[in-house]
Amino acid sequence: MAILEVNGLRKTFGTVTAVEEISFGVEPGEVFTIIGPNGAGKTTTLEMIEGLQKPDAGTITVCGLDWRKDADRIKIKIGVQPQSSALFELLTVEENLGLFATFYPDPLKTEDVLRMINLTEHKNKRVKQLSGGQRQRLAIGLGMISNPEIIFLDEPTTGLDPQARRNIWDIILELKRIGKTTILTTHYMEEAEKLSDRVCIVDQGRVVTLDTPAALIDKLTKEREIRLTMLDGEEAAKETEWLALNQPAIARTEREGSTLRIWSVQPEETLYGIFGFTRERGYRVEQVSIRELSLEDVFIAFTGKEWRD
Ligand SMILES: Nc1ncnc2c1ncn2[C@@H]1O[C@H](COP(=O)(O)OP(=O)(O)OP(=O)(O)O)[C@@H](O)[C@H]1O
Repeated sequence: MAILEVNGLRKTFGTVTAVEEISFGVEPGEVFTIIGPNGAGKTTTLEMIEGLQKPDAGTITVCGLDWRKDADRIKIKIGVQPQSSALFELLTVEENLGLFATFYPDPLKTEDVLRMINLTEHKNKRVKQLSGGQRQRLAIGLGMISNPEIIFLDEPTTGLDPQARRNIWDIILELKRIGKTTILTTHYMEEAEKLSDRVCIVDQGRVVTLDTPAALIDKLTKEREIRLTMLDGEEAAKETEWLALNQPAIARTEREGSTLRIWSVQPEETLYGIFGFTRERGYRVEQVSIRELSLEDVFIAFTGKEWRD
């Protein structure tokens, strides 16, 4: 059974329709990522699920509960990473966690959260002495101190350097390992692809597609681009192109000098065929690569927009 179910959500602000029609279900233990262009309606959707905005239409069920009847019970089932501006600058890391813990009936132990967010050795530092990545880890810790079943992380890695981002990924993986459900938004594609069980692409207030990263890429096309550079020059590339064009799995080819690009729906088979041919002819291949498609290609195909990195 879904731990979170959203059906027909809609929200307008005056003449602006922020969310037109959004529906999805999230399974327990999933990392579920919502991505979309600027203004797609992600924040509004999250805020409605978190109980911060009231939908104009639609239903939200969190752990089988409805905001309109069970608000107090939902509040202890969900954890929201606060903006880092909500941290108490003059309190230490441990004191911030301890303070937030007093808001909830059955919080996690502060030392367990410190370990999960990898701040045990900095627990006595005041917030104002922390680096950007450490502050962000503390904010996530505050979101999980209530021991929620679902945790919402809204762009937790924005503005962080690659190492600090990876530290946050470790926390998300740890949350998954202990069975928590994470709802994530990010503007780093690589992050969405690496961490998510499923990705929901939202555009203009609607879900445009929703699946595992691998299935989204497969849905797009099974074609992969093979790039070959021949050491024996243009003639060798021309002959190889001619061979490729006669194979069934090839969609198209392009050649520039001694570099050949081949789009195949069976890239491995195509490579066997090509290498058989080049070996027979004694042609030497200088470089070969297969370009894997990424979530970024999916994003562009579904939204028609460039990623905003
Ligand atoms: N309180 C508000 N009053 C008026 N318009 C709003 C309000 N909140 C959001 N909007 C508008 O609704 C649309 C969706 O905004 P939302 O912030 O949900 O998108 P988003 O996908 O989170 O965008 P971003 O990636 O830029 O954060 C935008 O056009 C935005 O300007």
